[in-house]
Amino acid sequence: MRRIIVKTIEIISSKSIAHRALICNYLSGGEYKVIYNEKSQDIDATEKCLKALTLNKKELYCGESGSTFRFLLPLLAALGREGEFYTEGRLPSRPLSPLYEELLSHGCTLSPQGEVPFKIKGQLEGGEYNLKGNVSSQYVSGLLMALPLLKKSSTLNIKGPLESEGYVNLTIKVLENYGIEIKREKFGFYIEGNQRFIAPGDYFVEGDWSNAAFWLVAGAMLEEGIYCKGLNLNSLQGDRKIIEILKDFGVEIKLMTDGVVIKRKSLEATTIDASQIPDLIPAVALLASRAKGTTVIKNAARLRLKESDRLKSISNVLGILGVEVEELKDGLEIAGSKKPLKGGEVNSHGDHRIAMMAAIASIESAEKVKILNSKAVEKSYPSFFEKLKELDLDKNVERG
Ligand SMILES: O=C(O)C1=C[C@@H](OP(=O)(O)O)[C@@H](O)[C@H](O)C1
Ligand SMILES: C=C(OP(=O)(O)O)C(=O)O
Repeated sequence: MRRIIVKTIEIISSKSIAHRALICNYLSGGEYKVIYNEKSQDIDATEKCLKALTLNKKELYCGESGSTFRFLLPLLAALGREGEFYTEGRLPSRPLSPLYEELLSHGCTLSPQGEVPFKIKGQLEGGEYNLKGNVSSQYVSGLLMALPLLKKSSTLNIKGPLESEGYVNLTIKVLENYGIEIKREKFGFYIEGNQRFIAPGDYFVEGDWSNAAFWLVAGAMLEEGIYCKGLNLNSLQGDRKIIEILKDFGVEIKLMTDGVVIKRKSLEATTIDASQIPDLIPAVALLASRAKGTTVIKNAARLRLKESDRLKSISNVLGILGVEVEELKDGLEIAGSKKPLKGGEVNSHGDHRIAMMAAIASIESAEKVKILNSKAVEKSYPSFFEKLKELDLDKNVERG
């Protein structure tokens, strides 16, 4: 009998945790290191901005990293430092309100929204902050990292349900690792002023569940399966939810101590609420296209505010590959099929997660998938295509 060997992949470190740990480490004096196993463009942006701050420079280059920009903006304000943020691609047009208004009303002067460079000056003051819970959790995370530095204590009131809450939990956890206490209240959060960041030593960043999702979906298409190693099964990363989603589709999953093994099974359509897991949707939409029945992805309006309008770009790319997708105002309807996908020429729309979705789709396509602007993957996963090759899954992909 032929022995089937499971393909193994070592998952890269979490981008979300790395951003937070780098910022906390900087605030603790930078004596220790943050240790991660791959430097993406976004992590590089945060590192370079923090380096610029230590050198007393005010020009901060964020590239297209929303996290870098939205975390460092309130931080500069809390430190009372003047800054000029340089943002690229879609980032200048991604929203900043209501964080913008909160910074203005608490002591800062800011450039008009969308302007590059985006200038900030003034000293942020403690007090009462209000944010809507459904625009970006990055505003909440940014303020939670900045407000403990202020003299006066603050409250952060969240209006309406908090979406992407897993990311805020992650922020609170990393802050706790660096000696900062955030109190959860019914209304939101209470943040004591005058707190000090204390590094726990060198900080090891665990594996990235958001990026792992692409390999997990690949595994669900392969008879021999994939072993994704380097994942914390008890992680606070909200995108660990991919495991539950795969199970809902009927995928066979084996939990290991340091990751999961995943194998092909016949898939059934399901309904997915995207409000807490926006970054999983490109991978999940592809999986849905392989399932029997129609999958509905709901509460996904925020996907329009990422590196691309992800509801449009997913529909466009999967549509070219022969999937019946309906783009809704705040979601997607995806009619699954067992038939192989068509090949064809698709565009990443400058979006790393769309490029990765298209590359994984090629595993199930009859003809080659040519991906234009495939280097978009460098935003979060520079070694993605090398890994695809190592796994021998690159036969049907052409990069453009
Ligand atoms: O805090 C973070 O690390 C992130 C929060 C999420 O953004 P939103 O809260 O804006 O959905 C997510 O999409 C982004 O990729 C990373
Ligand atoms: C949206 C993303 O990141 P950011 O908001 O940090 O640019 C992402 O990684 O998909």
